[in-house]
Amino acid sequence: MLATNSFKTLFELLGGRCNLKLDDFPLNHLRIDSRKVKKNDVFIAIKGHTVDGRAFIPQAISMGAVVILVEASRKSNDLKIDYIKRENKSIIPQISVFQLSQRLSLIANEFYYSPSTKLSVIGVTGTNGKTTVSQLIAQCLTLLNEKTALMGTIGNGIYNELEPSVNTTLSAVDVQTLLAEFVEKQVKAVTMEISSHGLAMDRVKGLNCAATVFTNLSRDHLDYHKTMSRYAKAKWSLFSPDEKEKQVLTTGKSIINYDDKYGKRWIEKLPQVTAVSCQTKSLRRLKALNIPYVGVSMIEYLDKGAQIHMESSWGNAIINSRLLGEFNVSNLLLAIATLLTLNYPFFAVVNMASFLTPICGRMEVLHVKNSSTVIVDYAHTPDALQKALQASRIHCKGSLWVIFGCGGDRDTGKRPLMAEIAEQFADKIVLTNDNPRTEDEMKIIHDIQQGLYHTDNVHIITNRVQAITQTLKQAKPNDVILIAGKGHEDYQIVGKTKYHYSDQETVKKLLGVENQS
Ligand SMILES: CC(=O)N[C@H]1[C@@H](OP(=O)(O)OP(=O)(O)OC[C@H]2O[C@@H](n3ccc(=O)[nH]c3=O)[C@H](O)[C@@H]2O)O[C@H](CO)[C@@H](O)[C@@H]1O[C@H](C)C(=O)N[C@@H](C)C(=O)N[C@H](CCC(=O)O)C(=O)O
Ligand SMILES: Nc1ncnc2c1ncn2[C@@H]1O[C@H](COP(=O)(O)OP(=O)(O)OP(=O)(O)O)[C@@H](O)[C@H]1O
Ligand SMILES: N[C@H](CCC[C@H](N)C(=O)O)C(=O)O
Ligand SMILES: [Mg+2]
Repeated sequence: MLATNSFKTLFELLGGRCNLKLDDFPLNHLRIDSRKVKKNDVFIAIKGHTVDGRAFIPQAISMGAVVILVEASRKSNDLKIDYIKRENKSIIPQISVFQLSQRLSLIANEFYYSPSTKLSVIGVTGTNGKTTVSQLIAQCLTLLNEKTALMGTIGNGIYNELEPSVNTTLSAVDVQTLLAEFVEKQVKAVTMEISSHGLAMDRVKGLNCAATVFTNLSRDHLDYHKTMSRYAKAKWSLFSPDEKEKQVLTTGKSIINYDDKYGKRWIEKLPQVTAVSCQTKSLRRLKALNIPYVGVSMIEYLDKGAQIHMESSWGNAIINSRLLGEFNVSNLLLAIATLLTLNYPFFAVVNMASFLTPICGRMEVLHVKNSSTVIVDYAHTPDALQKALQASRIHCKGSLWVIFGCGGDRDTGKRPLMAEIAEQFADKIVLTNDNPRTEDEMKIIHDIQQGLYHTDNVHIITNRVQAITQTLKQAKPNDVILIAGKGHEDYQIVGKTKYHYSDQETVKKLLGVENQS
């Protein structure tokens, strides 16, 4: 596939028309990170939030880059070519491209021959539940024997063969490179988490989606978006049919959570939409909406999941879900609704739904006889913490403990709000470190404490292993301990260093179990 790419085709897709002075030559991959450059690659040097990528041009050339793209300072410099002469007399063309960062996703899409048009891409956005919904869809499709890949927080790659990822949504270039790799590997469907950062930073502009899914919107990331309305606008840009607002090439059919206040509004504005609700009281409204819907007539919460009486435009079914909590009923229904909207057969989908297993680090229960029950969960927003605590309460006959902290260098405003939630929904609170990053750990704890009215049932143990160890020692067999915030993460970031650390491993060691989940 890539053998057909060359300097001339790249120049043309950038909009170049003139006769080039250079003979044509083959190109391999587009790269935005000099450390990943290989022979015959194109290095794209962009100015980032921390460093200027242009500083790495010499490194990229020494690693094998044969073309460089840089941001043009003004429109008149678009497609200006400078020639970098190397000691061995070879010449490397450096092309200036106007609005390079914004156009990068579209450029990469064309360079890789529009890979998303050859796949069924399902884009999932929302504050909480993206990983869960995209993993559930991928799990179900894999059970239905469709080769499926994933891109998201837990990793990227074919389902069950994920490579860890730094970001939830990859860079504009890496998204398209990976999609092209999936096409080569004959993948049929890709479920992809699309973060608000990904949307706001133009990482997905060149994407054709078969379906787009919205889970919910609540407070997070205001360090970046500043206001909820700007945050909502970023999310809406995945669905908007308006050419001026929209952030992807094709939105496809949208599957929207009707239980969310933003979702409810957006449903009215969308031409091709399926509405989803896990509130029994919404069922009549859903039917009256006159659009495809997936709802429920009854839910029974059980020790190991929930029995869901689902009603939908496609038919009714009873699903025995293995996932804990009301929010996971919502996630599961969104996954089912997406597959039904994409015309997968009703009986196959609802039958498989009962076999779907919990996602790593999301409401993951660890329990041994005569010890308290531990739940490891990734709740790191006020809404998620509330939902995870409410779900944990159902399984708690004694006291409900919560151990949590907040990530450093991230939205500070959510810290006291998470404390308020913890105080309202848990009996005992242990404040500890999440990923402090470059912030002072005690400053983060202090910010969290601002949301507490009482301090009697609150312990502060900054070392996370110690916090878990002490809590497990004190808790009684009927108690439940929710350890929130890190879920699947197998690291802790302190300063700029990433240390190996895992809540799951810590708990298993303390409980004396190796591979129980
Ligand atoms: C603030 C932010 O979002 N930064 C993202 C951005 O980095 P940047 O462009 O600013 O990079 P930079 O470090 O200044 O470097 C500039 C350029 O030099 C290049 N470089 C750098 C070093 C080198 O040796 N060689 C080299 O070529 C870099 O590849 C880059 O192209 O683009 C990078 C590539 O896409 C991202 O990895 C990086 O995410 C950082 C790590 C991050 O923490 N982002 C968070 C805020 C984020 O994006 N989170 C969201 C959502 C989370 C959620 O799910 O809730 C996500 O999608 O992950
Ligand atoms: N539908 C939901 N509504 C509210 N909270 C949820 C929902 N789904 C999951 N959660 C909570 O949010 C946590 C993170 O879930 P998940 O990883 O699926 O979300 P995400 O959107 O991918 O998060 P991130 O933005 O960090 O990647 C879960 O561990 C749970 O506590
Ligand atoms: N995707 C989320 C992950 C947060 C997880 C938490 N452990 C933290 O480090 O804050 C974010 O970037 O905000
Ligand atoms: Mg995620």
